[in-house]
Amino acid sequence: MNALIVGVRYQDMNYDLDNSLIELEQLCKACNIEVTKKCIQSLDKINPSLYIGTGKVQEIKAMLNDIDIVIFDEELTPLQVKNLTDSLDIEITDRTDLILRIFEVRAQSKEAKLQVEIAKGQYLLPRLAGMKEHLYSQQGGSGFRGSGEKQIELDRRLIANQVLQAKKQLAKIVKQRQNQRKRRKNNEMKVIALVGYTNSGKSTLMNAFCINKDKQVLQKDMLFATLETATRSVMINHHSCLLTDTVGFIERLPHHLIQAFRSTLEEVVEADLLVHVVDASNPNYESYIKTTNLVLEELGVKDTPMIYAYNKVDLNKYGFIVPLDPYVFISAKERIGLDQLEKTISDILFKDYAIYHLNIPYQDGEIFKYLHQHNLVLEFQYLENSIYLKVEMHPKEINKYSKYLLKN
Ligand SMILES: Nc1nc2c(ncn2[C@@H]2O[C@H](COP(=O)(O)OP(=O)(O)OP(=O)(O)O)[C@@H](O)[C@H]2O)c(=O)[nH]1
Ligand SMILES: [Mg+2]
Repeated sequence: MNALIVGVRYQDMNYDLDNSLIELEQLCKACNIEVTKKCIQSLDKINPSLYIGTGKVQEIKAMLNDIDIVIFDEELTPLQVKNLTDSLDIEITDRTDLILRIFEVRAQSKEAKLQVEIAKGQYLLPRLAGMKEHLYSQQGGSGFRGSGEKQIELDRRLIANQVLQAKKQLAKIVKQRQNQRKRRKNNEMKVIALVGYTNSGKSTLMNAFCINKDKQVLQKDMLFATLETATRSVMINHHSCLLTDTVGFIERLPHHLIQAFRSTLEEVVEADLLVHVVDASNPNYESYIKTTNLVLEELGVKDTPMIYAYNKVDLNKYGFIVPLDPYVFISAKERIGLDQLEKTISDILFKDYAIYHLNIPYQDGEIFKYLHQHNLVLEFQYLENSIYLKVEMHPKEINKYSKYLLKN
């Protein structure tokens, strides 16, 4: 499938067009669409009815031989889609739609599938009316049959109903996850979430920290390799913690998707610490950091401590980086700087922790067992009537064991 991509440079735009068009090409590639033509226009502001200027529409019309689809680099309004389709008589789509298509193909779990279904339905509903009948039936990918305005209206209702049902099912799954998380919280295990722009190396870092080779997550050079959050238990400076890998962010992530993926990203909202993975070989890293932080803000993440992990230093292209504090330079792939990262995580998560010495009589052995299982014990020694323990924990926690406490 051959595509012509269209971008507009206008005042007040908050992203870099050239970079964004490169990324759009990568998104196309992920959808098996080849970009064969490109069209850029400079405007004072976006044309509300056609996105581009009227003259440009004519210019594009003359470029359409051997083109199957015209893709705009920003989300078009339903009105723009309708008018452009009327004028160009070809399939018109946009950045958001591509991202949704990728998510649709990659979604594996029930939850991810429901989330994508909701986001796609919400995106599609207001746009259905503007679709031309013959183009509409050509786009059979969405599982619609037949054509005609009546059919479109029927499908509109069908999709609205599907969205509703999907939302209900999702709510159930979300509830289960919340319960799971509550259980974890009771376990007092610290949760670390990996966040960052798509393709920055989050999954690779997760795998580097995860000793159990059966539990490796997919790491791949493609946008949106990860759509599911995966949580693994890892040891951080002899503390057992949970590490969560998350879906990557992208500039102008479609709003519906953020909404739909909110439940998946709740893990991020509730994490004790965020490791923000940055591809330090990418000259656009600063804008990627901004994008990630904006999405985090939108999710309601405010006071969670964050470490910047500038990744891929093995490529030796990180000389231009001006790091934000606190930071670590790493290579997840070549395992460079991981000890330093672990130490930085530990210093933040366990900064109030202190060392205590306990003497636990044998009849209270289950307490020793509990502390041992939770990896709180640094050293122990069997004595005649008791077990001596050197433990590390939060001062609040030690109160529970005050009667066993030895003077330091
Ligand atoms: N050279 C180099 N490549 C790396 C490093 N870390 C990750 N990569 C590569 O970068 C690509 C993306 O890695 P992933 O770990 O899948 O990235 P991600 O952040 O999980 O991406 P999404 O799941 O799409 O958000 C893969 O091809 C990795 O092999 C690194 O330290 N050095
Ligand atoms: Mg990933």
